[in-house]
Amino acid sequence: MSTLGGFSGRDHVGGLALDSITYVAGRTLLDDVSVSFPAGKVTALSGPSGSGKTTLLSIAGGLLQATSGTVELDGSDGKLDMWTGGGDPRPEVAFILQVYGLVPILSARENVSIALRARGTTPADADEAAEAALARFGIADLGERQVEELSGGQMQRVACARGFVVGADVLLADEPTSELDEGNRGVVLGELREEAARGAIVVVATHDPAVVEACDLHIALDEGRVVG
Ligand SMILES: Nc1ncnc2c1ncn2[C@@H]1O[C@H](COP(=O)(O)OP(=O)(O)OP(=O)(O)O)[C@@H](O)[C@H]1O
Repeated sequence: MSTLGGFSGRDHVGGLALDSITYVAGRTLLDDVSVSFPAGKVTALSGPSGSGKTTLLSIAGGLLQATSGTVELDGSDGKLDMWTGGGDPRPEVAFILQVYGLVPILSARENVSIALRARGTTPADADEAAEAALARFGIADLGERQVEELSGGQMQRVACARGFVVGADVLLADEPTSELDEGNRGVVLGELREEAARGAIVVVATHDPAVVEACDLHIALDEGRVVG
């Protein structure tokens, strides 16, 4: 049984290693990128707009297949290739997407709950966990509201709750604080640190120097290459 969220079946994860990743879509968007994201740490992935952060996170989590290179999750029972062949992320991975990816006509609670229901949790347990996850981000009172009625910052916190509720081994967060005030940014950063403290691999793509400062490790991208 996993010591993490229970969706991996692994005793522990060591890290996520990307080796010689190149991604070509018309032009080269990532060029020979080798990085590793260790468990138990929050790693910031920074870089100007268009530098390749979202593309790299998508490849790291198995949403996109690299043109060449490998992505492996290191666990107690060996290495796991992150590309499953379908473009679906593995259940070990939770994403917080830059564009949120919420279902507008569902409630905030339902949007969080479906992340667990999709992994086999019963509806009642998933709803209970969803309410607790919304509370972590100070929006317990918005659980019944349809997402299309929420503000941008409130939607972003629902997206965070959906990413965090899974208790995944790997949490990949794309600009998770871009719409938030300082107080709520601090809440999200605290929760990211909590996820790392329980042994998860946590990666945060960000433009925000304050977010970079709050992370344990920092990788900088520019024009599809690692520059720092
Ligand atoms: N499917 C695609 N086909 C062609 N080009 C793409 C595709 N997806 C992204 N790009 C381009 O790849 C580059 C990197 O995009 P990406 O979204 O990874 O950058 P980013 O660093 O996350 O940017 P931002 O900070 O603005 O979100 C950009 O120039 C973008 O226009």
